Amino acid sequence: MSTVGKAAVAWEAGKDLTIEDIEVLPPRANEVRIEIYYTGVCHTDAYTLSGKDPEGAFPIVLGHEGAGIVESVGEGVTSVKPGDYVVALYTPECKECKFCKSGKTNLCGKIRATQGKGVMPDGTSRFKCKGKDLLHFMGTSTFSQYTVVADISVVAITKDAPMDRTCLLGCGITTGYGAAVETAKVEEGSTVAIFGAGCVGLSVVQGAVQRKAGKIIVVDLNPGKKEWADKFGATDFVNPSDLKGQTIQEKLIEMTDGGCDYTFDCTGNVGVMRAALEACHKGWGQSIVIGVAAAGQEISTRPFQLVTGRVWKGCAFGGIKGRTQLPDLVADYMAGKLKVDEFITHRKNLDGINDAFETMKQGDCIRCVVDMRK
Ligand SMILES: NC(=O)c1ccc[n+]([C@@H]2O[C@H](COP(=O)([O-])OP(=O)(O)OC[C@H]3O[C@@H](n4cnc5c(N)ncnc54)[C@H](O)[C@@H]3O)[C@@H](O)[C@H]2O)c1
Ligand SMILES: N[C@@H](CCC(=O)N[C@@H](CSCO)C(=O)NCC(=O)O)C(=O)O
Ligand SMILES: [Zn+2]
Ligand SMILES: [Zn+2]
Repeated sequence: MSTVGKAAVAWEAGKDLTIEDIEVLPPRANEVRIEIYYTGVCHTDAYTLSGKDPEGAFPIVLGHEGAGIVESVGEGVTSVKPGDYVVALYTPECKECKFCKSGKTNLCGKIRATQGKGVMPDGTSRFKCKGKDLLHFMGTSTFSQYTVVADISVVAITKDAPMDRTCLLGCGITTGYGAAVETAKVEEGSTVAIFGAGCVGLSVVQGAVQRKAGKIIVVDLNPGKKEWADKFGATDFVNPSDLKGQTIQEKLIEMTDGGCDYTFDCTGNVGVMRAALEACHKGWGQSIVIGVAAAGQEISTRPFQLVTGRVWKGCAFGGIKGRTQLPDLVADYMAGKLKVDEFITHRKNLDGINDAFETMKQGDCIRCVVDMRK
């Protein structure tokens, strides 16, 4: 049976979302209908809403950082059942495709093509409003009280974990933490620089601290981020605007006796990506691109930077395999080993979701969590 719930609908690029009653069709084979309780708002939602995402199409139900309870499942679903507490996964894990079996990546190829087109794996939508089909987003669409996802795009977690916090493990925190511990595999004593101290960058800091990095340098243009960097365990903070006659890469090379072992772009700015690569140590330094740059933007550097051993790489969702690894991250959170609560600076109700987007643009917002049931 279809169900009706409220959703924040993006009808057009660059316009506010509007709260609508939408019809959410029942899950088909290998699909799961989730009642979303809480969702974070991520910069990638704003990026797609802005119209700059080449994959963005409208009307659409955005949102990809959500937690909720399974309401019903379609035929053939065995991995979750009604009543399970879950986190939606924009990076699915089928465990059987070439990508999943490679042991080299967390990217799964099974439903990527349809996910990018905003439809379910059978090519159709489960959302209807005012006689129109609405598109799905990143295989999750968490800005809806009810959403339908593929069964490979959801993971059950312990019912003891508070969903108003675990929702953030659906993107920002896992992305940064995973980039440090899973993708870069930062080693004890190593030197790390993180460009951009938002939710993602501070999560990289958290991962670097967990890996016992020796020097953890946060680079941010916002002086207010020094306090945040300190709170998460960074050892140094540099504001590029304070540098006189020196580039940020020169400053970092000076601070680290020749360059960093690992650098991370958590800004989405292609100029920063270049600086991050060039701040790496000759011979082995690795720079991890995490930030999402707008369509048409390209990165560049002298190829000599790579010839002399620096490595440029990137990751989505931190390189974390959601169905396999997220329950362990939740366990770490519950055991007090992973910070999550500390990232929440703002809360809104569903009818205030446009304020959440505005809040996110302000320098004092790390993450805003939206209560989908109010
Ligand atoms: N690859 C992935 O899987 C993935 C997942 C989540 C988010 N993202 C992307 O990661 C990026 C960061 O996300 P966030 O939520 O932490 O963003 P945020 O806006 O909260 O944080 C970005 C920080 O970068 C700083 N900054 C901006 N320009 C800078 C510059 N030139 N030099 C130094 N600092 C600068 C800002 O002051 C801010 O503190 C976004 O582009 C987002 O879309 C990627
Ligand atoms: N659709 C955009 C790309 C956006 C992008 O890079 N998304 C990241 C996650 S950002 C989460 O906040 C991602 O998962 N990328 C891998 C993938 O999409 O398969 C564009 O086309 O530019
Ligand atoms: Zn995100
Ligand atoms: Zn797969």
